Order: sequence, then C-alpha cells, then structure tokens
Amino acid sequence: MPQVAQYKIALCQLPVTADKHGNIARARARIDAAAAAGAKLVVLPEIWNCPYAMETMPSYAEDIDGGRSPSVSMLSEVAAARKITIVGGSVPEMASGQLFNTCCVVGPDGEIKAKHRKLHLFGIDIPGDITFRESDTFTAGQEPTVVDTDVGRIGIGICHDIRFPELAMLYRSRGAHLICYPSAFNMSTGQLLWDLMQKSRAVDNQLFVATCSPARDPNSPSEFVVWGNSSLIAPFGEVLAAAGHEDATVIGEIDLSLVEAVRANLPLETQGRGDLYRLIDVQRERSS
Ligand SMILES: O=C(O)CCC(=O)C(=O)O
Repeated sequence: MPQVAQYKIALCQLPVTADKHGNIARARARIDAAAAAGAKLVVLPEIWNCPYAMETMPSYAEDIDGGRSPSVSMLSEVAAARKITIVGGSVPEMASGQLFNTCCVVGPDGEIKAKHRKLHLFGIDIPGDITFRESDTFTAGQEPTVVDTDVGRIGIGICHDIRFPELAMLYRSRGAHLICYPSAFNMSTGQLLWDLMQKSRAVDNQLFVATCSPARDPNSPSEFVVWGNSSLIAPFGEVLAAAGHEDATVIGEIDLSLVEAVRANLPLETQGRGDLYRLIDVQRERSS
C-alpha cells in the first residue's frame, strides 16, 4: 500500500535548449520549486536534457547503468533532498552500443526504482506534413514497467507508448492506479489526438493518467515542434490540471480512493465479456 493515498503531483513542462547543463540546472530548480509547493510526485518531459533532434541525440547520451549520468544523478540528489518521488521524463541512454529513450523513476531515498526504455518507437510519414522515424536512431525497450512507489503503483510509458491501449490495460491488470507518460507530441498529431488519447487510457482503465511534455519553442529550428499541453486526467476522464504550450509547472491533486470508487460504481472489470474477446497477456495477468 502507498504511504500516501492523496497527494500533489507536479508536471514540469520545461523549455529545452542545446545547453545540457542549463537544462539540468533548470530542471533541478523546477523540481525544487514543485516540492516546495507540496508536490510529492514530480514528472518531467520526454527528452528534457537536450533537443528532440535525432542527429544530435547520440552526442547527449548518458551511461545510466555505469553511473555516468549527470541528469539522473541530479534527479537522485533532488529526490533525496526533498523526499519526493520523481518520474524523470526521459533522456537518451547509451548501453552496449545502443541508444535508448529512457525514463528513470527515483524514490525519496534517491535510488532508481525503475528504468523504462520506450517500447514503441515513433514512426510517421504524412507527405507534406510530417515524416519522422525514431527507429533510425533509437532501439526499442523490451520491458513494460510498473513500479511501486511511496505514492502508489505507477505504470510508465513514453509518448508513442500511449497509442497502444494494450499496454495501459496490462498496467491496470498489474495494479497501477496511475500511468505517467513523459511525452513530446508534435503539432501534427497533438491537436487532434493528444487529449483524446490521455482520456481514453484513463477512462478505459479507470485510473489516473499524467502526461508531461517540454514547452513549445515557437522559434524551434527543428521541424519537430512540440505540442505541449501536459495534463492530469482523472479516472472518469475529468481534466484535473493542464498546461498550455508555454513554460509552466502545473500541480494537480491525486486521490487514489477515487480509483476504487469509480471501479465500484462502474465495475467494467466484471462487466467485460472475456468469453467473447480477450487479450491473452492481459487475461493471463488478471487470472494469476
Ligand atoms: O504518436 C504520436 O502521434 C506522436 C508520438 C511522438 O511524437 C513520439 O513518440 O515522440
């Protein structure tokens, strides 16, 4: 059981520049400010320590397992100093010659509690609009991630992972009350789909969903301009907190008893017709 069932969560929608040390210092200051405002859980964006540009990504990569990661060291220091849990967005990770898009979850003791490598790499080709292929640069992770923290059991996905409802269903079946998706949606798919997908994952699985994006840079030299709009969604689909596209930290309140209440009021788990359709992995998890 989590030590706290009701708590404040902060989504730090950080601006990101090419200056890695500046990005780390800014993130630290924002996490500190969020903790001072009472947040027990702080979430950072996808790729917050460097620009979201595939050409330069390898030059920013860090060796997390080898303990040579200034970004993750900062997260450990500030989590321990403030006694908070941090879902540390993601940073480029180099391991065994492969590049991963990796999120570390750090506990109030400063230890890494989980490491999630983005499972679904973003690939899109809409001629005249957007063409992007993360798999040219990144290797996909192999493990879904559910982690027990002081603020409850959390499932982790990174950006494009949100598009795959099966992953969120698996996390629910493994007991998650909250799924955090550090993200960097883009202008093309963000406007139509960003809100919709967050609400869908929350409502289908009757849990909280938190997303955190970098702030939009309207003058970005990159063709990948981020959508922003970090949000906290409740299990019935209500928006509890939301940023615009600018540099901001938004703070929302999570009450885990709401998850149990919504599931009792509307018992989708028992109403489902597993006799007519089933997802083998989800089903296996539920019956074990
Ligand atoms: O799925 C999408 O539409 C956007 C995903 C994305 O931008 C990403 O995974 O970085």
